[in-house]
Amino acid sequence: QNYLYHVCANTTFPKNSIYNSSLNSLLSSLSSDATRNLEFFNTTAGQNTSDPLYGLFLCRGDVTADSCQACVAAATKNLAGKCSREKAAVIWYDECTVRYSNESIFSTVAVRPRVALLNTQNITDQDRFNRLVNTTMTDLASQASNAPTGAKKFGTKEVNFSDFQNLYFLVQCTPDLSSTDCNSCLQAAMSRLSICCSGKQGARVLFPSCNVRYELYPFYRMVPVHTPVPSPGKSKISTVTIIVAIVAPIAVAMGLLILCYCFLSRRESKKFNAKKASSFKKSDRTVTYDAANAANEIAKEIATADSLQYDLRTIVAATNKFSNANKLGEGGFGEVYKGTLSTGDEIAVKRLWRSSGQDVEQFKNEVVLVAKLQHKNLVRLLGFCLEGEEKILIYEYLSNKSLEYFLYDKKLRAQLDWSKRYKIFEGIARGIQYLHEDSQLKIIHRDLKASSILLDANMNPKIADFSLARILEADQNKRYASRIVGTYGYMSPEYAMHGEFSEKSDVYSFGVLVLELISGKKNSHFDSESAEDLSSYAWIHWREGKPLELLDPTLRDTYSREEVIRCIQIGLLCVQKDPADRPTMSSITLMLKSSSVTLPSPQQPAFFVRSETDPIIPKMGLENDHSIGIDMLSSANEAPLAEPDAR
Ligand SMILES: Nc1ncnc2c1ncn2[C@@H]1O[C@H](COP(=O)(O)OP(=O)(O)OP(=O)(O)O)[C@@H](O)[C@H]1O
Repeated sequence: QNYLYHVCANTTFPKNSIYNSSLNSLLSSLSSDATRNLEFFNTTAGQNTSDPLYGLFLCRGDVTADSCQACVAAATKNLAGKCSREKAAVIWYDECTVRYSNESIFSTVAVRPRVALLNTQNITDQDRFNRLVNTTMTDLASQASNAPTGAKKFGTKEVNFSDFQNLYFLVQCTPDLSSTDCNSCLQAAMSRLSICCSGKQGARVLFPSCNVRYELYPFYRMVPVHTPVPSPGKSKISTVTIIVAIVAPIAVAMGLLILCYCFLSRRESKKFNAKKASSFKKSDRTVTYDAANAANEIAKEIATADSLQYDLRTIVAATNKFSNANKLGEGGFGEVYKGTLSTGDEIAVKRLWRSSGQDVEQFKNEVVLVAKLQHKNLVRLLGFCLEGEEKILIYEYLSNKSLEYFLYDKKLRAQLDWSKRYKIFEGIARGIQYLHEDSQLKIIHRDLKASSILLDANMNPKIADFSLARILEADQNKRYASRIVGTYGYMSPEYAMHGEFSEKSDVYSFGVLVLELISGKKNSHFDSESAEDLSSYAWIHWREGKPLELLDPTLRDTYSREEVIRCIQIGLLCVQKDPADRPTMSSITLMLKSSSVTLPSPQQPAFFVRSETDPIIPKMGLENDHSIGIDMLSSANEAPLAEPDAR
């Protein structure tokens, strides 16, 4: 069964509550009803209670009863594990969708949460292609939605695009929708498709109530049934599908992509990118191009892995054969060296631990995606090198090391006056906001900490390692497994204890960073008689009306009292126990930018009370748990699943 993505709503119910038993019986009833040769089924559990749950499954219109049954069984099992305490959830597989909610979901259109998956390869002759996609989809949508309510609302079509290329289309609604609702759902999906995936060789948009898809290869069972056709998962035509978040919860990279690689020296492409950047500045369009636009334009140029590939000879020469003198340090993913290219450009070379088993194409595709993420507060990924056993990532070089380096050393810390620290808060917040809300891919860092904040020559912060979990997720090397999860001391309680991460887990880590930078103390090495950790310590002083006692003495008189208090408040807001109480990253940047924004009062932080029933899971317990899902989720502004129709 080909799992695609799932979204759990962020409203949870208590353990052993009535919901719990309703959810279990709902999921098992869905699973057993799939054995009755049904393609669609909806049911309710806990009708007699105050908290009923509504659930449904929908199998792809062409799949056999056996496949449908197997898909629903896998999906319900997976949901039970992934969203066991959420009031609403949806899970998408290639061959089925399963949903439940504490609000009635029958016969209503839900277009949130939504997920778009696309093949990154562009098609040639885009205009004609887009027109063909549009007209075929529109036809199919109206045919499928015209089926009477209750009947299968499903359609597929094969259309000739060129002498040697056929396009395959599929649309489907849940049959409980009226024709009008089905059609409007499909229209909405098609318009998302044109936003996310125009000109791409394959794409799909998945809504809870309907979905649309097209590919250059057959991905559905075609009639006559006896004709053997490759199943989508086994198609010889490899495609990589990546998830593009549009404005909603989004999904994970899938499939395989055809790419022909020539091993070219990366130097040329670097020069090319540099030239590109300056040519934007020089062009007639200068007036309208700001830095962000220029970066976007450059990002567009990074279409394939070729343009990012360095050859090993270049890297060996740049790092003086990986000499010790060039070694900057070593982390959980590999050794890092400083390198100087023959152009004089300085680079940081991360020589990853020997790979085990990750698909090369997938690695390259992830690198391409991540290299496109460009923001002045993110360490830029310049490229990669894959030769023989070597697996190397190349980054821009930051000369002032990491924030951790400054935090641990009293003398260096004293160099960080208040205005520098404030600038660092702002920069980190902007960088994370970009990852969460503004970039094309929505990324949750999952491992924000002082050592992942690097500083440039002007002490501007740049977030590092925001991509490693993504790039190395599929690598079986056990050394990575322990690093892909977060770092103790910075992990939010829901992540540390239940493996649940979201933007709000990054917000939590940001809060810890803020408190560390204000106090000059490391949370993980916190030593005080009055509190067990830094946030509790900060909270105690806050509650007692003595927040300034938290202050790092090396700050002396460089600070603005008002700003410090405001930042402590922001830090405390971020480390609150309930993720929903923590602010979003965009509101944090606003709070930092404008002193006129009123801040809410913080609640007691997460780890303030430790008891037998609320233990902190030690780091060791987490080290094997690197399969905690996908690192891209919704923008914080999006409606959670429980309120999909609210807007
Ligand atoms: N782009 C860069 N420019 C300059 N120095 C860097 C760069 N990237 C990493 N370093 C330095 O290289 C060293 C190793 O970094 P790396 O990111 O591998 O490990 P870490 O962050 O210390 O640990 P972990 O991987 O466990 O999080 C650190 O001292 C870091 O500051």
